[in-house]
Amino acid sequence: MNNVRKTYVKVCGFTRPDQARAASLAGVDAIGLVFYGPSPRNVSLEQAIEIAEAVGPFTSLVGLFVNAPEEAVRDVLAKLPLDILQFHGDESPDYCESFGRRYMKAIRMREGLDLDGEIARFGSAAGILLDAYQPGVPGGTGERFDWQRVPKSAAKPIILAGGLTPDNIADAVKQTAVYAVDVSGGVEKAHGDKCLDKIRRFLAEVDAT
Ligand SMILES: O=C(O)c1ccccc1NCC(=O)[C@H](O)[C@H](O)COP(=O)(O)O
Repeated sequence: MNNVRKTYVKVCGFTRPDQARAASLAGVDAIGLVFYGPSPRNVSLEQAIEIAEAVGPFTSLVGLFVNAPEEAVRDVLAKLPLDILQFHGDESPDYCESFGRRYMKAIRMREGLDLDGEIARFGSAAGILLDAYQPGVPGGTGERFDWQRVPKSAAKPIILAGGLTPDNIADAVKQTAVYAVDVSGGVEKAHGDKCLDKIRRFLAEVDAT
């Protein structure tokens, strides 16, 4: 990648402060907190506050929401210093902008998607996260999509997600040259229980590309 020092790494779905702290110290750039009740990685506000307190000041905190009522997002923002919001459902640009915070919009790569059109629609986003499409499941599926579909150049920083692991991340970074990568299931022992060894391997593979 030209003129780019590194590929940023976000690890999503922490539920334990000790694991988030260890990941932050290992070099993870962004820690994702899932505020989505049906997810096995869902955190309460109290859990999220403990995780935020455990993480160093130079690691970004990302709050993930799926079609949440505006009030629910505002309640979290009132108590938690989130650096960026991640909207992983069918939220509109107006909704995403309404919080006055930087946000990433997740786009699920279903067949026939007008990706350029979607990226243009979310012109106010700080980044666009591309994830696998699985009907009925908004994200965190552990599935990957065809990386050839990742645009070679885009108006927004692209974050690649979906089924990334320590074994495939080097190929993913080389093939797509994205701004950042986002992983959850590929660095876990079980849902919400992160594996520091896998996180370290994942980071080492990214750094070696
Ligand atoms: O993690 C969840 O349970 C989840 C639930 C609903 C929407 C999104 C969710 N997670 C998103 C992510 O963790 C990542 O952005 C991405 O989807 C990567 O997940 P994975 O394929 O497990 O690496």
